[in-house]
Amino acid sequence: MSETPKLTARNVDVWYGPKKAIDNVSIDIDNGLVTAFIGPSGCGKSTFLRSLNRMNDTIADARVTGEIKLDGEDIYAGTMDVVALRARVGMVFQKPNPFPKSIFENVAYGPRIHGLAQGKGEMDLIVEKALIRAGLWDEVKDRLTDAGTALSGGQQQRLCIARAIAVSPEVILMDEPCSALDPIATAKIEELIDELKDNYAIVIVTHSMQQAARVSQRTAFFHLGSMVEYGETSQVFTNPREERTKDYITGRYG
Ligand SMILES: Nc1ncnc2c1ncn2[C@@H]1O[C@H](COP(=O)(O)OP(=O)(O)OP(=O)(O)O)[C@@H](O)[C@H]1O
Repeated sequence: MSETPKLTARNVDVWYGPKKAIDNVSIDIDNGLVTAFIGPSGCGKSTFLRSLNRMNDTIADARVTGEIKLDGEDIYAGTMDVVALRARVGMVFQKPNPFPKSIFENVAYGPRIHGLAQGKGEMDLIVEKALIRAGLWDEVKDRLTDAGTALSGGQQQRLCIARAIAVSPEVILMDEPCSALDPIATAKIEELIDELKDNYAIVIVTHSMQQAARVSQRTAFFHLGSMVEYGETSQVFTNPREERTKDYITGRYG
């Protein structure tokens, strides 16, 4: 929709063995805003999200065709370094999944394997900055050596966001990041998404239309593997162009 989208997908199909889960999806995803993927269960939101940083590569019989570019570069090219790609296009999952390590080490792990810090001082700064950005620093600064898994669910999810941020990503993919959280923890993550959006392109899969309306500026509606409609969130929710979008928004199915 803008002149220089961060990510572009063209005619993307995703297959699981003989089953086509995504059918001919084309979309531009812009920097500096939140794009929500909505649609009924099984419509392919997560599958398409995972194709944006080649997470589907980890599923044995998954196959992606079509073209996906990050800053104009084909992410499925043979020359693409997938580890580097996943640092540039980070991911936060449905269930908070901290490593069985300390809070500090959860955040330091990525910068260490990517060689982003010269020494301890620099690593300390990277960890502190990521935890501040993820809105977790004040709660954990005096217990950085405690296990990440000892935090509450909401704190664990913010730790996972800090972990993604620590390697300076350009895009953050979030797959139902609040589905395991209570309303207070959810509100905190939504606030955080709003603060982070200025610096990243954020894509969020959500089951909650209210959440999509609250946090996103663009919304893509998926149904049976196709992207039925994509536009400004306010337009999609108040004046959908497609009948199928309208039916979903008004709760006729899903
Ligand atoms: N690893 C897999 N192997 C085979 N089929 C899969 C796999 N993952 C997903 N599918 C199928 O692909 C289709 C799309 O699933 P996907 O999880 O992407 O949908 P979704 O919209 O994210 O659903 P939900 O909202 O329930 O998470 C479904 O029919 C699902 O059964």
